[in-house]
Amino acid sequence: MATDPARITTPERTTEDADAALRPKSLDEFVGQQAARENLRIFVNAAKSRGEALDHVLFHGPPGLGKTTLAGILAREMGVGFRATSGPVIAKSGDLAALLTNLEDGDVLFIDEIHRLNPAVEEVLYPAMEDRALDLMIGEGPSARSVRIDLPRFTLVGATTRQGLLTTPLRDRFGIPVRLNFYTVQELQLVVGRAARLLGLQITDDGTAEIARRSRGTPRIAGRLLRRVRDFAHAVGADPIDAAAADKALSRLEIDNLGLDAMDRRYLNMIADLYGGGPVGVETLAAGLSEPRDTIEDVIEPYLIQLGLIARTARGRCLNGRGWTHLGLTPPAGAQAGLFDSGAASK
Ligand SMILES: Nc1ncnc2c1ncn2[C@@H]1O[C@H](COP(=O)(O)OP(=O)(O)OP(=O)(O)O)[C@@H](O)[C@H]1O
Ligand SMILES: [Mg+2]
Repeated sequence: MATDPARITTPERTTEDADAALRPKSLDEFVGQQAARENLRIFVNAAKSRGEALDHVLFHGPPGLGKTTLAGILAREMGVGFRATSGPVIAKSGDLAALLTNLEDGDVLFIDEIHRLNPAVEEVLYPAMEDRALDLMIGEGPSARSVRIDLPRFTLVGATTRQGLLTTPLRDRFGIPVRLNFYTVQELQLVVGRAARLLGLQITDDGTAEIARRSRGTPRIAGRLLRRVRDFAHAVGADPIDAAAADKALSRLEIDNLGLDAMDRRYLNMIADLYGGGPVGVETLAAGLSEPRDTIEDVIEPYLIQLGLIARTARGRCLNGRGWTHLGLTPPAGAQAGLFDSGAASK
């Protein structure tokens, strides 16, 4: 997905993200996602006590919430090897066959962006996941025959930003689907505090709170904002980093009090100014913003929906009352907007 690399609040990975350094290494160290974490612990313990490989796991949810991190943690908790690849990288079915036959007993094979596997490769995955076997064609033409090769026991861990893009046969072969949700501000405070410790930074509680509030519910963004705030604080000699220093830095980066950046506001303003609050189709918005539709749907919208600023409806996107207020505008009388506020109000 192509996203403006300059966008500091993009939840997608950028090259400067020191993800590896800040990655929690065990389920205990992993903050938040309590339900998912507790379930995974139960499944890991059960598999270990039976001496079996863990059932296949599918992580889905917006970028930067910890899918890759959890995949690594699962391998470590199971005490097995970890191999990582990604959907678009596996070009031919032979590539996948090579990966699978090289696994050791019990290994975790992690396939990121698994919704982008090519269909021929996906076919190889079905018997591999279900029967731990590989069906290979030997020879060509009338003399061709299929040979079945047994595979070591392994756990496939898949990650995707959109479960809806997975084919049904693939989705059905994951015994443990896990949805990751945006983090609460309290959870992100723990993430920021932990990252500050690892980076050797002094930061006050209200400093961590300020960064947590403006991190779009996403640990990756929290880590990135902390590093930017550190740079600003360093420049003005703010030590420890407090809320005022954090606020100053984040405001200079044009991140507002809800954690929205210039791109989010352009999106909201477009619906408000050009389409009277909607409904407006996602293709129209994508064209207007010069962003791919995927980026709008996977990266920009989920958090705006979570905040109750917009709603996705069958007829298009609508600005909710909260969306208008956040832009400092009054919803026009009779606007569609009000219709969709009931769900958001309970958040
Ligand atoms: N629960 C958590 N506690 C602390 N740090 C976390 C947590 N979850 C994620 N992080 C940090 O956030 C960053 C991004 O996490 P990760 O790479 O696992 O996200 P992802 O869901 O795989 O993203 P993508 O969809 O872009 O692949 C990492 O630096 C990781 O250390
Ligand atoms: Mg990842």
